[in-house]
Amino acid sequence: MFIPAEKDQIPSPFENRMGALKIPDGKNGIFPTPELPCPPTLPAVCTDANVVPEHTESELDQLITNLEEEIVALRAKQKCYNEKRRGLLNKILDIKGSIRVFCRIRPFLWSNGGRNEEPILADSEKIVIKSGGSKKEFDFDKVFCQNSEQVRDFIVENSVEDVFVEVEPILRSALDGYNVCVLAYGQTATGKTFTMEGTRDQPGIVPCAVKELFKQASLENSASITFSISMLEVYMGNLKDLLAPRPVRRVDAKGGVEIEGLTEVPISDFKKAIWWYNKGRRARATSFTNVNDASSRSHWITISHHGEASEGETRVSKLWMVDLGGSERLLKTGAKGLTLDEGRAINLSLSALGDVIAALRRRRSHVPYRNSKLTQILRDSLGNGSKVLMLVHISPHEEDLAETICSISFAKRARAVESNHELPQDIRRQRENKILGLSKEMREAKEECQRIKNQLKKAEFLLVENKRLHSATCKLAEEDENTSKSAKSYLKESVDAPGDPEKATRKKSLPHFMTSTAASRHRQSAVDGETHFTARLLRSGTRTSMHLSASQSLSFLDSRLKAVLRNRNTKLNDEAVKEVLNENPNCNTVETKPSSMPHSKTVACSYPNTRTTFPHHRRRMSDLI
Ligand SMILES: Nc1ncnc2c1ncn2[C@@H]1O[C@H](COP(=O)(O)OP(=O)(O)OP(=O)(O)O)[C@@H](O)[C@H]1O
Repeated sequence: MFIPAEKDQIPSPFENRMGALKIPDGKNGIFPTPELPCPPTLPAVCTDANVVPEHTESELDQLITNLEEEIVALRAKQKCYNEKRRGLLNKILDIKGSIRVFCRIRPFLWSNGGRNEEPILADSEKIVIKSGGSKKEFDFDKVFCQNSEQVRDFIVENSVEDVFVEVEPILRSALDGYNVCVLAYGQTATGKTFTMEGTRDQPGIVPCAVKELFKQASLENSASITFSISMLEVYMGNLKDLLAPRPVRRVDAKGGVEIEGLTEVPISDFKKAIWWYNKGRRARATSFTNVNDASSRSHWITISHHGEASEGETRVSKLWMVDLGGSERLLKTGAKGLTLDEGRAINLSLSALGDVIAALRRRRSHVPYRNSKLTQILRDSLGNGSKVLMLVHISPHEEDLAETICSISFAKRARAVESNHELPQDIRRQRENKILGLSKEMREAKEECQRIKNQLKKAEFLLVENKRLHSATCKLAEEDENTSKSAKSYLKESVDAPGDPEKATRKKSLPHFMTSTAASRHRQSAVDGETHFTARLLRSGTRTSMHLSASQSLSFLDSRLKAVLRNRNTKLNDEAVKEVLNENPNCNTVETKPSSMPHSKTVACSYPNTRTTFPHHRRRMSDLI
């Protein structure tokens, strides 16, 4: 790319009056392209209107070709680093385990009778439950204690774990083409909805994930990435499509969950995604239990990511975010009738999920997906290469201990098959070091991707600018050619006219080349001050009209085009005059009167910084008439 790497390399004619080159993002500086040295002959095209770069058509051609080549190379480099980062993340997640189980402890609620003795002690990866004089320990991949925050923005000083920061890497996998499932479960009123949805001030995983997906997709700089959203509610084994114009229940002929044909809405940005998400939320049903005023039923959101796998092939991956209804033992919640049945169904589903996870981990030939609606729906997000994140929610209250132990036991079963905590200390340490090394490499690859993205943006901007300038230059060259032809034939006729060339001139109407061009008309209407000056010149008669046509071209609004035109007109008109003089020996007899105009007149135009000088040859042309 023909962009100087250091400021002092910029050739002086391209510096503006402030002494600095302006770059497209508005900052003063230069584009950093250290690995591509700037050829001395072709300086960068400056996009500042006050700077007057002068390039020939072939130089511009060369610039465009080089920029196009550089864009192709940068894209290839970006793809390469993206793949590297993707591979590293996958390695990290594989070491950590593709099924991860986190535990979140809800803070004390005053509605639950305030604070009593705390039965649960939390560590970063462990909780200890004190019950009847005994202590039981449970390990997790991560424990979020009562004062944990939802997202980093809301972390106050000395605050502890941030939920979203731990969820984020697994979301990244969804963009990398893996199916991902984030599943919140636990007793009623333990904060599942709070974690998944959050509040206006403390957004939960769903809004943060959607935001992050769009952010990450924009970093990929790929137009081929698109997203769509579907939402459903599962109640008593029936599936309700929450985004259908009228929510519909979907049950197949055998009573199984009919997930095919679920409404899938394309979402182009975060705002649209949230609009649809809120629409789905409103269509959801909640019911009152003894424990929670607005107890929600199991609801599921899936964001499908459509990305390019290889040339022309589309890869679809799904991110499921599931908020399972309360999984408590049912007497306590006062659940009756349908609510009671639904509670039972959720517990059965969790148990079936445990069986599926165990079968997958032990690489059994038969995986019992069909045993529950939950595992049927999540089938494609639980198998090979998928990532699962389970968020167990527990209450801090002593009277909820039985429920808490029940929820934790299920989590223990899910992660028991392959747990880091059961490994010897030295192997664990080795794994941790490996993760640290990979994380560092991944961070570097990510930074490199960002750097390439910035370079690409600038190169693409320059390409558009250069193409624009190139087409304008071609257009002007064409106009110049026409003008030159007209000048030749007009001068020829004038010189051929016997005796009195002035008389011959008067007889003729204004020749074509003296009339204003589209560009000069545009300039004329835009520059009021010059219109004044032009009008004065017009009044002074045909002879001055020659000056007028020259000055009109010179004060063309775009200073870059003006520069090109100035060069070309100088060359062409000089050549035209010389050619005519050579062709017609009579022309030597033509009286070359000194013009009434001064030899050099400076015209102030609408740009305060730009003053244009009438070139000498124009007067010579007018003197010929
Ligand atoms: N981490 C937390 N910080 C502050 N408040 C919380 C937290 N977790 C839960 N709450 C509050 O506890 C109450 C119950 O939470 P929520 O409705 O999210 O529970 P739930 O598990 O989704 O219940 P259900 O299963 O009945 O739908 C809400 O008022 C919520 O604001």
